[in-house]
Amino acid sequence: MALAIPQIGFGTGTAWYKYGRETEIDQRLVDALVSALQVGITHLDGAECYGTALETRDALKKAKIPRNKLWITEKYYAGDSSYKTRSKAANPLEALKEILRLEKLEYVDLYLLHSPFIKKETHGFTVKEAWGYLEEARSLGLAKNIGVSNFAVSDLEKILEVAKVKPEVNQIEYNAFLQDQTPGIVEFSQKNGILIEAYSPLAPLYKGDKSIKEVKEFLDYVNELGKKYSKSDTQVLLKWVLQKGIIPITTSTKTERVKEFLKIDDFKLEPSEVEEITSLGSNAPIVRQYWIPEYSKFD
Ligand SMILES: NC(=O)C1=CN([C@@H]2O[C@H](COP(=O)(O)OP(=O)(O)OC[C@H]3O[C@@H](n4cnc5c(N)ncnc54)[C@H](OP(=O)(O)O)[C@@H]3O)[C@@H](O)[C@H]2O)C=CC1
Ligand SMILES: O=C1Nc2ccccc2C1=O
Repeated sequence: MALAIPQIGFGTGTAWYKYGRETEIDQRLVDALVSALQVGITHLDGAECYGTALETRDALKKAKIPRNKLWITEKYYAGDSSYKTRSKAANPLEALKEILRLEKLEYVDLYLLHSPFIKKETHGFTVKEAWGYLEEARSLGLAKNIGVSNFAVSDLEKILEVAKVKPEVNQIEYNAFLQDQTPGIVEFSQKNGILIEAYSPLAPLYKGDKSIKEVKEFLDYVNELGKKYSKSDTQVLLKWVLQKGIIPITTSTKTERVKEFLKIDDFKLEPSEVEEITSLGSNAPIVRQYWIPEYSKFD
């Protein structure tokens, strides 16, 4: 059955990231979340390592949206390829219990392993065993759905070997200037019925170097489509992601921009336009902002 994930996720990472300062409440984030929820956002993307659980708790309390109208994603902080930093919790199930306690929630809609960098020597369990903890969280009703993030094909293959419940989602860095975080990951995930979520979907707008001919050609084309449909560049790029069968996870400090995110149901790009964005985007230099030590070897 297809997942009923609301089509635009609002992230509490990146601009809002405050790991290490969890006890100080960032009122700007609480206000931004409340405004986003009030203008129609129903999908929040959080993670243990963002340190933003208390802001999420306060915003949910203030916005008073019925729980069954919301989609809340959280992630277990597995760490990076240095294996030097990770969740303080004993395992992903315990980490989720703590997130739920902090956010005053009974369950999350989606719980992800934030990365595949998990090994027995450092974590006390393998990545396959980590998946077992997510399956347990699901059977306890603490996570309605389970998935992964930043997983490459070989990481997914390990999970698929042992999974009683398959990952529903692989959340990866994805935009027109980075169409495969790791080789073949989008096609492999989609072929295996694993929904891709795209974080940093708008990177071409704020990271594209306009002095480069291919970037300018790309941005000019996006802008031309925007004029055709009376939409902003942001709306055109989010629509392109959605028409690729991918769920965009974005964020903003500005309510006006959040309203824009939500007004993309009233137009549709032609298949040839989707193709042209794909093609012009792949001519531009790769823009990769996250997991660089791990994955920049593919650029
Ligand atoms: N699983 C993972 O490893 C990762 C997950 N994530 C998740 O994804 C979420 C979104 O990631 P993020 O990279 O921020 O997503 P986006 O690429 O959508 O970037 C959002 C940012 O872009 C700015 N922006 C939007 N439109 C424009 C524009 N036209 N010109 C200039 N700037 C613009 C916004 O700024 P403004 O505030 O001014 O509107 C906002 O800060 C995170 O919060 C997190 O939840 C992110 C990274 C890694
Ligand atoms: O939002 C995020 N910001 C990050 C920075 C480094 C690694 C992961 C992330 C996120 O998930």
